[in-house]
Amino acid sequence: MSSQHPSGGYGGVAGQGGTPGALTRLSPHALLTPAQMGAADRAAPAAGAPGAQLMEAAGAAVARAIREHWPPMPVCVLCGPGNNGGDGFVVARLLRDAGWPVRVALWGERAALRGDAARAAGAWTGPVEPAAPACLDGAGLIVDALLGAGLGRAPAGALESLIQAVNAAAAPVCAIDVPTGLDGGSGRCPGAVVQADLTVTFCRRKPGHLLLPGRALCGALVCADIGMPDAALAPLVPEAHANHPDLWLDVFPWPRTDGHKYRRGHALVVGGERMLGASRLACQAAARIGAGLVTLTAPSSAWAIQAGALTSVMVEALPPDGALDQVLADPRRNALLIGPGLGRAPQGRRQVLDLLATRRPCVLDADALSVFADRPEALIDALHGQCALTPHEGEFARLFDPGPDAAPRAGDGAPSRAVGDKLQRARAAARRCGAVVVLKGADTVIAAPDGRCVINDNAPPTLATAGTGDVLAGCITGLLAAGMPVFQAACAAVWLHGLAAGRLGWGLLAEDLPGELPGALAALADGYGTHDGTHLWRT
Ligand SMILES: NC(=O)C1=CN([C@@H]2O[C@H](COP(=O)(O)OP(=O)(O)OC[C@H]3O[C@@H](n4cnc5c(N)ncnc54)[C@H](O)[C@@H]3O)[C@@H](O)[C@H]2O)[C@H](O)CC1
Ligand SMILES: [K+]
Repeated sequence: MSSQHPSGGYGGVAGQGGTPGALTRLSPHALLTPAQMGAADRAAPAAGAPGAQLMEAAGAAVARAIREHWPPMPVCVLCGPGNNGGDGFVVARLLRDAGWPVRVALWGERAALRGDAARAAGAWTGPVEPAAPACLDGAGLIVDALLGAGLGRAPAGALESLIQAVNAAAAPVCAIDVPTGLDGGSGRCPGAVVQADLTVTFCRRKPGHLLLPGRALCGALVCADIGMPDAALAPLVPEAHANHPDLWLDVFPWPRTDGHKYRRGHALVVGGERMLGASRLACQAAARIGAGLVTLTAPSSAWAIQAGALTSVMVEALPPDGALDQVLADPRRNALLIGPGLGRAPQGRRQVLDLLATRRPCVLDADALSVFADRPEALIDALHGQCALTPHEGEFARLFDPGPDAAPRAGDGAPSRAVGDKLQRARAAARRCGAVVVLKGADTVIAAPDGRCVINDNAPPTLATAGTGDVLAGCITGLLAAGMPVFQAACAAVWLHGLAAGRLGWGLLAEDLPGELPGALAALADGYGTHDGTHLWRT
């Protein structure tokens, strides 16, 4: 796909539908689901990496991470009935060979172990006792090798008691692959779950390592290369290359930062008469991230305040009826934002629909979404493929999950409720409305109507501060104005927003964020690779 943007500020991305066709190897930043990992495991032997070799490499990676994180101390390795347990036996052997005092406790029957796990258990020459809470007595470190990618249901009975004992123990915990009880695909926990201090996973991170609560349960995360052959991963490339913003920055067609201001587009922000600072924050962010020009519309009652508070952002008063005809007349105003400070008056609903009718790239945030809470269809049916919605969970639920009593929707048979984990809900909503959905949170998910979906993992807790959503909406709008396609603009903006916030540290105020964006952009380009004015490559 290559599109010469009206602002002229944009190169093209190889491949169809925005998918980077040039990528044939799985990016180191891509995520894999447990099912995809399992497929790679099954393909590995034919690609020259037998399971026993992968298990030895996995165990060695865990033992190495443990020795890097902790000094030698008594270790209790809790092994489960599958290959996660097999990894545990390898870890036990390697730590003992390094002189650590190691105790191995097996949850399940040794005779029931199969394949690589049975081989690894056979190579452990020390005693193996039945796993029970008492095994943890005296342990300075606990290794959780009970369940990994094979979690099938909520842990119950003795396993549940064991997990509770692990969490009650004073010793730190190193989890192998995923903390036992955590669903590596969704980040959810059907029941009891181990709280780890360190998690060592293999080959690629899984969505459950980034989505909450999973991310909070993993502790520090190490992703180890265990020598999975590219040939075993190659079939996963197209599907997997939708799962992480890093990847998109690898091949992003970055908007031009040189040339005439009109080459970098003109962002138009439709402000309201409430929370005047919200639309100002959005305008400042759009300007600092890359838009050549930014205009804010304001009701006449707020015009003087807004005009007095802004400098490089132009402020235009709207007529009393809030009509947008005049401010939309100039087609060079090529990226539109409505929502910050809009208010819930019915006029806002008409303004949203007027913006959407232009079919120009458009970001809908905050009140622009809430003003349709009682009639989501009116908004969903008016959206188009150049739109990005930026709901938080509450706004999302009002639009896409009207609750258990909602009448089934007519039409495409999409579920009336967006159900499932965060990835599934965001994807379903994007498919339903035909627009990009940025489902915000500490684990923001960005989903495109064609199924591409990424999880952002760099948002610091300080972003949970008033006004940061306005800044994000402005960031997306600024990148749209500069010519970036809507899905890439949403991914890049979310990533930069988190990067900027991380650079500001604690005590973050939303008004500090726009000023940090150029620094974040520079860090992104300088810290991550080369930037040739139209593309940014990550090393
Ligand atoms: N390339 C890689 O990532 C490698 C991963 N390895 C490790 O293999 C495990 C996955 O192993 P698997 O045998 O498929 O599953 P588990 O060991 O996680 O589970 C074992 C077994 O337990 C049963 N089970 C599931 N849920 C429950 C429950 N709630 N209660 C009771 N029993 C349950 C079920 O039958 C499972 O099959 C992966 O995590 C890595 O650690 C390879 O060692 C190296 C390559
Ligand atoms: K585990």
